[in-house]
Formats: sequence, structure tokens, C-alpha cells
Amino acid sequence: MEQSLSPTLVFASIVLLWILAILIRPRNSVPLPPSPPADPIIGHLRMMPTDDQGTFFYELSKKYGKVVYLWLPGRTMIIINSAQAAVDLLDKRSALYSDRPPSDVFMLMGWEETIAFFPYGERLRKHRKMINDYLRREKCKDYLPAQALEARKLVENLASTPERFLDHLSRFSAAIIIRIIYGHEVVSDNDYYVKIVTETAHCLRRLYLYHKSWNETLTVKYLPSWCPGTYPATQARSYRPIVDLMHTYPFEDVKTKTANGTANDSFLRSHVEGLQKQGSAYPYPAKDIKGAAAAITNAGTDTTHATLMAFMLTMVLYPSIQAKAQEELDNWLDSGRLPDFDDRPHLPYLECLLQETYRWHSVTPTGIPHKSTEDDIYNGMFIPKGSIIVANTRGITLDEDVYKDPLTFDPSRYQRGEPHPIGHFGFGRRICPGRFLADSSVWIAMATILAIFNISPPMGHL
Ligand code: HEM
Repeated sequence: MEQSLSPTLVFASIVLLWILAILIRPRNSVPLPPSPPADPIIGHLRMMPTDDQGTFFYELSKKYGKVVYLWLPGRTMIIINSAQAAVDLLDKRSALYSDRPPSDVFMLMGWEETIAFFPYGERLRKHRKMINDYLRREKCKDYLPAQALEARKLVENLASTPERFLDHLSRFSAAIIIRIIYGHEVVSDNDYYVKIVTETAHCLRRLYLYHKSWNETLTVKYLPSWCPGTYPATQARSYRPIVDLMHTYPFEDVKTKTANGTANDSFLRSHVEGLQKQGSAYPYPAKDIKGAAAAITNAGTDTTHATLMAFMLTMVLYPSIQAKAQEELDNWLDSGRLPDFDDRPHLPYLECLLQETYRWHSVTPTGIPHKSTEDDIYNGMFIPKGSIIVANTRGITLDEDVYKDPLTFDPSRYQRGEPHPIGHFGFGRRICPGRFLADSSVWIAMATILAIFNISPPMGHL
């Protein structure tokens, strides 16, 4: 009798072999980091909040320790809640921890050429070089006059319509980057560049929350939009035209202006000229230039704006700290003079105020996740290859072993010897390349605002 295996039998054998392989594979004898109880099959998915994940991860650390293991279908996560562990892994072993988890949603939206989503490798190195060449510490000194000028415009706008302070802070943050990256000066509230940047920031914010829910593996991007669970993919597709415009409009505008000799010095102009002179021999083709310019602009605008919003909030909440910073400014500045960057070393309390703003309310509380590329062992804990690594800035900056009364906004803590916060600009080979520019933008805005205004709640809200 001819013997043939039925498809069912073949399938059952494969499943059995697969299960056996899992059961008998040599197990790493080193345990995973501590972890809360998980559901079968879906792991910790049910407990993952969609909002304020930084605080959730911080609370986990109180119960399970500063390095916590979580798993979701198809992905493992390592949550880091201490500066020491983040430095040990993401800085000191950066060769293993500089990858990024992929994001279908952001790719559908049009951010394929955006460094923040690049995996670790050659393309990342190329873009980091292109961006660092323009934003490294020394080069950023060239931008200080423009930042001081924008800070003066900011206080003029605040004086004329203080109730629109959020708009003015947003315009300040965007105008600095638009000037440096595109060579364009923002002169009106209806500026087209500001409009595109603001709209793309809005789209990013809407989908960032989804990205942060870590269940993107459930995104069914190939299914029709009426299927449950496809909403983020549909949203991402609907945002694509504005993201595409963010890439093409400035590039074409600067190209035209460069051709007719009216383009100001900028990141984009220098690359457009390089491309025109060297053609295909130029190391950065048009898609890289467009991608890098859009990435810098979007990564830098909202974050700077949000940090300044946090500053305004703390000044309303802590009037005595505001008064102390103003007293320092009044004592140092000659009457009638506005602060400039040369004054920075002479204003130590303001420096503490800046650091405390970064610490007390980090605007990127869970950072941008990294991904590990090799199995690793840290302090007796096994970290599997391919894990999503979250350096939870919220937990790091509220670490009670480092900061006394961490929830209290207290700039004097640094004068008592507590360390400046770390992690708000990320870690290792993915550390924020815009940190020098961001830091001086935030500083000059804070100094200029405090030199002129008293910040208090609107009348009737006291
Ligand atoms: C206060 C303002 C800012 C904050 C708090 C901030 C924070 C961050 C953080 C936490 C990361 C992720 C780092 C990591 O993965 O370890 C990041 C990445 C990045 N930031 Fe910033 N940033 C700010 C301003 C800026 C500015 C002004 C620019 C550019 C002008 C910029 C450009 C970038 C870019 C391009 C990346 C992606 C780097 C990569 O993936 O390799 N950021 N930033």
C-alpha cells in the first residue's frame, strides 16, 4: 500500500517539533530581569497604559527594581529606571544598544528618510554625520546671535498679546530652526514654513501616542480600513500629503532661491549647492537632504516648545523661585540691558532653574526606544537580543536614591550637590544631536522672559 502523509499530519508534526524545540532548547541559565505577572499569550499587553507610560514604568520600578522585563506578543521590553543602568548599557555598551524598533505607522505617514526611525547601521551613521556637522557644539556658537534675536522678538510678542503665550513660544521654537535649516526668517504669524511645521508636528503628536502603546505589532496595515485595529494605519496615510510637503516644499524653495542668488546661508543651501556642484558624486542625494532637514525641524520644534511650556508652568506654581532667578538677573545685568549668552556663566541660579526644568518635567518621558542587537547579561540579568530598550527618563529623573523629594521643583538641589539630570536628551550613539542648539534656545528664552516679565496666572485664576 502506498504510504502518503496527510497535510494535517505534516502540519501537526511541524507544530510538535516547534514546541519540542522551544522546550528542549538550551536555556540561558541567567534569569531575565524581574517582571510583573503576565497573561498567557498576550503577556503584559493588558496592563500597558496608552497614556503617561513614563509614570507607569516608574511605578513598576518601585515594585520590581530599576531594570524590569515586560513582554508583548512578538516583542520583549527592558525598562530602565536608573541613570546608572542607562549609562552602563546605552552609553558604555552602545555598540549593542543603538538600534531602533521599526514603526510601520511612521513609515506609512512618510517618515522613511527620518533618522529617528533608522535602524543601526551605515545609513544612520551617514545621517548623524550630516546632522552633527551642522549642530555640533562648536558650530552652534554661530547660531547664538539668531537665537538672541528670536528671544527679543518673543518678548515683544508676549508683551503685545500675553494671552497667546503658547503660540509665541511655539513660533520662537520653530523660527530658530527654520532660520538655521532653511535660511528663512519668520516675520509673520501666517508664515508658510511655520504652518507646515506646525501641521506636521500635530500629525506626529497624534500618532506618537499610538506608537507608544507598543502594540504596533497588531497594526494590520494590509487590511482594508473598515477592519478593526486599522485606524492608526488609515490616519497615517491621511497625514502623508502634509509630511510629503514638509520634505519637498523647503527643498524646492531653497533650490530656487539658490539658483537666483537670494538664498540665505543654511543647512539646506549648503547641501543644495553641494549637490549642484558635485552631482551624483555628492555623498548626500536629494532624498537624504530632504529627509535630514525635515527630521531636524520636526525633532527640534515641539520638544523646545514643550520645555518652555513646562518652564512657564513652574514659574506660575513656584513664584518664590521665579523671584530668586529675577533677583539674580537684576543684580548681574546693568539696568535696561537684556541678557545675552555672555551672561550665562554669571547666572548660576538660572542654570539650576534650567536643569530643574529638564528634570522635573522631561518632555520626552520615555525617550525614543532603542533596540538591542545581541544577547547580553547585565548585573546577573539576561537581556535577549532584539529587546526594545526604554530608558525611562521619567523614572530616572525621579529616582529617590539620587534626588531628595523628587516631585518638588527645587533648583537649589544642585547647589546642595545633587547631580544634574541625564537622559532627557537620550543616550549613547542615538543621543539627541540637537541638544546644544536646544539648550541655548531654552536658556535664552528663559533668561529674556524672566528679565522682563512676572509670570503669574491670569487674573481671576489665583
Ligand atoms: C529640549 C529640546 C529637546 C529634547 C528634550 C530632545 C530630546 C531627544 C531625545 C530624548 C531623543 C532620543 C535619543 C535617544 O534615542 O537616545 C532625541 C533624538 C533626536 N533629536 Fe532631540 N531633543 C530636543 C531638541 C532637538 C533639536 C533642537 C533638534 C534639532 C535641531 C533635535 C534633533 C533630534 C534628532 C535628529 C534625533 C534623532 C537621533 C537619532 O535617532 O539618532 N532635537 N531628542
